[in-house]
Amino acid sequence: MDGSAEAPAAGTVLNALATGRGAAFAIDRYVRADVALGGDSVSGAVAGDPDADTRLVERCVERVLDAYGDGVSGGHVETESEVSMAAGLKSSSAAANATVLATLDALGAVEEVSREEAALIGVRAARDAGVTVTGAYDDASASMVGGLTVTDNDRDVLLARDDPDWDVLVWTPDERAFSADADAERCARIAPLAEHVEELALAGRYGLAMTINGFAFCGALDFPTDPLVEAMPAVDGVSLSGTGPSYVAVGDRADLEDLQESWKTKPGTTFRTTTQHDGARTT
Ligand SMILES: Nc1ncnc2c1ncn2[C@@H]1O[C@H](COP(=O)(O)OP(=O)(O)OP(=O)(O)O)[C@@H](O)[C@H]1O
Ligand SMILES: O=C(O)C1=C[C@@H](O)[C@@H](O)[C@H](O)C1
Repeated sequence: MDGSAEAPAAGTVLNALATGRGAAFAIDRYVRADVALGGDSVSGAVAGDPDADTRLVERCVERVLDAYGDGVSGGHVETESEVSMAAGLKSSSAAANATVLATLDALGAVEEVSREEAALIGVRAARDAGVTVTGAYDDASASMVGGLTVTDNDRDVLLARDDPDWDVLVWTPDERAFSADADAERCARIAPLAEHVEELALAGRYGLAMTINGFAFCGALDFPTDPLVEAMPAVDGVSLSGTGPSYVAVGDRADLEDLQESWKTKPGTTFRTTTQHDGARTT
């Protein structure tokens, strides 16, 4: 009883830590999960990172087995990721989505479960594992269904979905920032700005929305605004992604190539990609 799936990482338009409402877009970089069912207990591993915390993906397997396992109670999950953990690129949501789908695939039950419900299993597992502040349904839904989603994470409701076709540039500095460690109280102070970003996003003005989000959350979470100021004249939108430390810019491909030359001189890594439209899939 084996199953496998992959789910895209994502970038941020609106961070939900201020108001509980967030927006994210899927990018063409993936976390893959391979699940082998059997035995009495659930275990997990992350390829290339023997010390990684595997509680989130183990909890995803357990939740799927509890709901759809029909007596199967054990298994092993291994993830492999094209994006770094704790980089702000939603690797936890992508890992959860890939694991939920891979477990359903191993049970032959993928068709029994809607994409929305599959994403919500991962959100509940993330809350169980304590790796999220709001549940991050914005990140989970963008990764599960692809495109750009706006959500209310307090109620786990999808408010809007769109399918923008963007070139994307990412800069990931060398440091790491786990979302669960972010200062949510400081984020709550900038709620009026987050409400404005939400209005812009719901009106389809994503570029301006994400740039205002970037300045607001760099202020609240104490990340530098220089990368935003540097990028602004050339791009449609630029923001801190999630709780950092990565920055994401969207816009014209040639302009992003120029910006990459400049972001490349900073410590860390850069890559160019595109928005992803189809979401998570079994493989
Ligand atoms: N590729 C992965 N495989 C397995 N578990 C993962 C993976 N990525 C993240 N996780 C789990 O999620 C936890 C939280 O991860 P993290 O804070 O890095 O989330 P993130 O989604 O990368 O960050 P952000 O929310 O800022 O985008 C990790 O401690 C780990 O338990
Ligand atoms: O843990 C969380 O609740 C979140 C983390 C970040 O990715 C945010 O971008 C997201 O909106 C919510």
